Amino acid sequence: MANVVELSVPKSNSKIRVQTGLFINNDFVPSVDNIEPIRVYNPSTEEELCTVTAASAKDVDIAVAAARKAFRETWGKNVSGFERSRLINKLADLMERDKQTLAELECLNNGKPVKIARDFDIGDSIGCLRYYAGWADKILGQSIEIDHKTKIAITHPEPVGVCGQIIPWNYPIQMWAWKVAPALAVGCTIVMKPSEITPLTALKLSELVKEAGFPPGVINTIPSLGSVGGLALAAHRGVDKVAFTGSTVTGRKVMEAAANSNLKKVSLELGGKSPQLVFASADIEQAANWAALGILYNTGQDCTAGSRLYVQDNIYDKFVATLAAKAKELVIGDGFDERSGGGPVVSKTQYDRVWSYIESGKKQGARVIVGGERRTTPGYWVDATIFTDIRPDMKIVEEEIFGPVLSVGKFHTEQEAIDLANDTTYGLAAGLHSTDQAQCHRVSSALEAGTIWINQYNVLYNNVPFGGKKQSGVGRELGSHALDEYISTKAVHWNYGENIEWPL
Ligand SMILES: NC(=O)C1=CN([C@@H]2O[C@H](COP(=O)(O)OP(=O)(O)OC[C@H]3O[C@@H](n4cnc5c(N)ncnc54)[C@H](O)[C@@H]3O)[C@@H](O)[C@H]2O)C=CC1
Ligand code: BAL
Repeated sequence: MANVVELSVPKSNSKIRVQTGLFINNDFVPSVDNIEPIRVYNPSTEEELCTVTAASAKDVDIAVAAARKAFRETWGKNVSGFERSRLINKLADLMERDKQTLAELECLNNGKPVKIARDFDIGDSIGCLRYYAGWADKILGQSIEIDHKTKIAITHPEPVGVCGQIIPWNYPIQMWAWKVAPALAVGCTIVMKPSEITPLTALKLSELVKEAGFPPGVINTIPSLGSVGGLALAAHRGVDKVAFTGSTVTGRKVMEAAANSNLKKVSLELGGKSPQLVFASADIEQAANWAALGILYNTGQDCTAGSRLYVQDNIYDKFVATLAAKAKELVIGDGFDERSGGGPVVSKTQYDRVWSYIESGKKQGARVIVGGERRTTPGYWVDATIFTDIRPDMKIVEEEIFGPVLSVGKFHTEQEAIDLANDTTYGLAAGLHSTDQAQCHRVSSALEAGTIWINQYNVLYNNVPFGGKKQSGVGRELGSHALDEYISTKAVHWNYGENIEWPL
């Protein structure tokens, strides 16, 4: 019997019960190896919340075997699209029922405010499950005419098989939904490795998976260190596909492990250093709102964070003053306080990392116009920080920070803006603010990124594909495109009338 913890919810008398074992074959089980459990912290207080069982490489083998058995016997081609749809919808209903608890748990473990987790992350995740539930009975093959009298070819979009899914800590529930929903819709089975920093909501969701009625082994959850369980999944010969969200450095390792093992199918959603361009014709108030949202949402811990902002020189002073005032308005604070619009960064490691960038920005000569000062209270707090007077060679301009830290520069011509925006190894997202329609078309076409936002930023929809160019990723999530990542198309060539002479 694996362990259970009861976590107190601040500012209420309630407790959240979480099973902390590995979820394999619809049961919470201990590890077969006696490896050190994972310590889980509350980033708002720095206090340890609990420990959870850490999967070893042998546990990964067991979870993969469970997923394989389910794929062969109860899921995969053994279950209709209607039934997959029904179960995914049921899971969405259970998430809807439990969204307050899930949001409180996400807040405890990740730090993000309860209201943001509930109304955005979880609301969107429920929508994601329902969107793919809608697809489950509409995954169609083709019949391809070869010769009307003798031959036809038929394509079958088959589920690729057992999927290893490795997710990060910045959106623990939402990244879970983005991965799980399309995989289930097409009939794949799953071994999910949540981040070792934020495993609690994936474990809680596993309880809902069982309650929804998914057969054992369809979704297995194995908290583990990346270098142990993550690597073991990426390198596993029994895994047919690995889907990863996280840093570009780790994504490269995942691809290498896939290539060096069984050449499994790989999709990678990686980092970014996304630009936002503000042209002279932009609505300054609105552009400043979106720019602030772009860098401050989720305390900047967002792969699409608009962390480089370039403003046309003739509106620069006015725009920067407006943006600075707006950045100061956001309350970064206790996630159980309804006034908070952002929480702490997720861990001590991230705290040190973000502050090292802020210090490097100061040292390299950029000017801090907002924030840049540490708090003295416990918790991994980083307030909105805006740098101006930047140069392209500064670390804060070149590297992904993953915190609420914005670098602001200026441009004179449209081409200069495009060149600055594209001057990065990343290509995840970019934003532009302009009321000149021809300019919107020209610039969005020239920007090298998988997602372009015009007069908005950081809004995603479950029916619109999402993914990166350049070193920001491979493959697409969301929309119908995500289904392709979990499908292996089989072509059946059928001869019902052509005879051949032999030898040729
Ligand atoms: N694109 C995104 O959404 C994310 C980007 N990042 C970036 O990465 C930086 C570092 O954060 P980390 O937590 O270290 O990211 P990471 O990329 O190492 O972690 C993401 C996931 O990968 C797993 N992992 C780690 N090493 C692995 C390996 N060798 N094989 C397979 N899986 C492995 C982790 O356990 C976690 O589940 C952040 O500061 C940020 O810049 C981090 C999280 C999400
Ligand atoms: N906001 C898109 C998902 C991510 O940051 O990983």
